Amino acid sequence: MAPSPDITIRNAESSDADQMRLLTETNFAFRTDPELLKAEQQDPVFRTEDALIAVDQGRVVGQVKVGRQLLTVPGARAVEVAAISGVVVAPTHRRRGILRAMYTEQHRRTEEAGLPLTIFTVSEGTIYGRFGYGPVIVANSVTIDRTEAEFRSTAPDPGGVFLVDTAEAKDRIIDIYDRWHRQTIGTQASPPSQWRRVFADPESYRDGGTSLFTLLHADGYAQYRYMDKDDKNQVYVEDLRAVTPDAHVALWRALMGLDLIDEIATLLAEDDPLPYLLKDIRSVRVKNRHDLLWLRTMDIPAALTARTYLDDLDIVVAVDDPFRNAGGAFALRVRDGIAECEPTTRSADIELGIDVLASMYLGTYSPRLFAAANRLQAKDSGTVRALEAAFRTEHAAKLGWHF
Ligand SMILES: CC(=O)SCCNC(=O)CCNC(=O)[C@H](O)C(C)(C)COP(=O)(O)OP(=O)(O)OC[C@H]1O[C@@H](n2cnc3c(N)ncnc32)[C@H](O)[C@@H]1OP(=O)(O)O
Repeated sequence: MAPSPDITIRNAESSDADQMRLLTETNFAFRTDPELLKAEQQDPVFRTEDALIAVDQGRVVGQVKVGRQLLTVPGARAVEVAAISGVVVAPTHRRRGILRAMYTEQHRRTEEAGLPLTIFTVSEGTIYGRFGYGPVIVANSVTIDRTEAEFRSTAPDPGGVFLVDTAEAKDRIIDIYDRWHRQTIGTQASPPSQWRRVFADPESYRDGGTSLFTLLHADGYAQYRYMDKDDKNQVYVEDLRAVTPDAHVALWRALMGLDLIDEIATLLAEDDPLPYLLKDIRSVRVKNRHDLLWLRTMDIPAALTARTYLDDLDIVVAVDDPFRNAGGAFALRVRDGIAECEPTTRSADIELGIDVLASMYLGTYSPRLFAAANRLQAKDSGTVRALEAAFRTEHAAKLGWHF
C-alpha cells in the first residue's frame, strides 16, 4: 500500500544502486570508502535486488535493505531470520507514511517466506516499538584505566596468547568466531562478505586510529587499534571473542600488558566477568549503555518453539500485535526445556504487547520488569515468576556484528 498515489513501493533493481547509496550516505552522514565500495559491489552483505524501495518521479526516496541471517537463540539453536538494515526515508519525504508503507510490505513478505523472527540494529529507541520490535541485547561502553587496574591474586593466568599479523590470522579468527557464535545467544553467523569488510579495515572504520592489531589464543582473539583520545594513549578493542573462560582472561591479561597505554576502551556485555577479575570493580567505568539489537516475532508459535527454556511452563499468553494483526491467545507448554505452542480459545494468564514478548525472547529483559512497568499483565505474581524462571537464560545475549 503506497502512502500517496505519487509514491511507488517496489523491489530495487541493480540500476537503483547509485541512488540508494546517495540516500544512505545522506542520511547516515558519511561517504562510502571507494575500496570498500568495489568489494561491496562484488559481494554485498545486503543485495540491492533484495531491498524494497519507495520511488517518487523516478527518484529513490526510501529504502529497506533485507537479508537472511542465522541467529543463535536460547538452547544454542540456529534459526534463520530476516535481517533488516539501511532503513532510510529522504529528508525531503519524511512523516508521510513511507516507512510504514515499506514496512507493511516488507513484513508481509517475511511472513510469506515463513521466517519466524526479524532482527535489526536501530538508530533511535522510539520508532520501532509500534512495529512490534523490542530491544534484546544490551552492552556497555566502558573504559579501563590501564595504569591503575590490577588483576586479583585469584584471577587465572593461563597464558597462551600471541601477537599475530591480522591478515595471516584470518582463517583462525573466522573459525574462532564461528565456534563462539554457535554457543552464544543473540549472535549471527558472519558471512564471507562481512569478513571482507572487517579485514578490509578501511580508513573510514578507524576513527583516526591505526589499522587492526590482533592477539590470538587457541580459543579466542582480540582485534584492537591504537587511538589518541583526549591526549590519552588509548587501545580500542573492536572485537574480543573468547570461546572459553581461559581465553577470555588470557586475552585481557595480554591487553593489560600494553605498558605504554593509558586506557583501554571497548563494548562489554553485561555479564562479562572482567570487572570481577580485577581488584577494584570500578576500574571498569561504564560510559554508556546501548541497546544493540531489536527483534520481532513474525510467527509466535514458530518463534516460541524455536528456543529452549530453563523451567517447565503451562500458560496461556495473549499477545497484542496492532501492526501485523498476528497476535491472539497462545497456549505455551514447556517440558524439559522443549516448548509446544498453539493458538487457543482458553482465557489468558498473561497479556502483553508483541514488543514486550520480543524483549523477553533472548532472556535479556525479565517479565518482572515489564509487569512492574504495567506492560505485562498477569493473573497473579506466581505466573510472572514461572514465566521468569522459564524465559531466563544462563548467559546474556550478545551481538555478533553490527549491520
Ligand atoms: C534498521 C535501521 O536501519 S535503523 C535506521 C533508521 N533510519 C534513520 O534513522 C535515518 C534517518 N531517518 C529516516 O530516514 C526516517 O526519519 C525514518 C526511516 C526513521 C522514518 O521514516 P518516515 O517515512 O518519516 O516514517 P513514517 O512517516 O512512515 O512514520 C511511521 C511511524 O513512525 C513514527 N516515526 C517516524 N520517525 C520517527 C522518529 N524519528 N521518532 C519517533 N517516531 C517516529 C511516525 O510518527 C509514524 O508513527 P505512526 O504511523 O504510528 O503515526
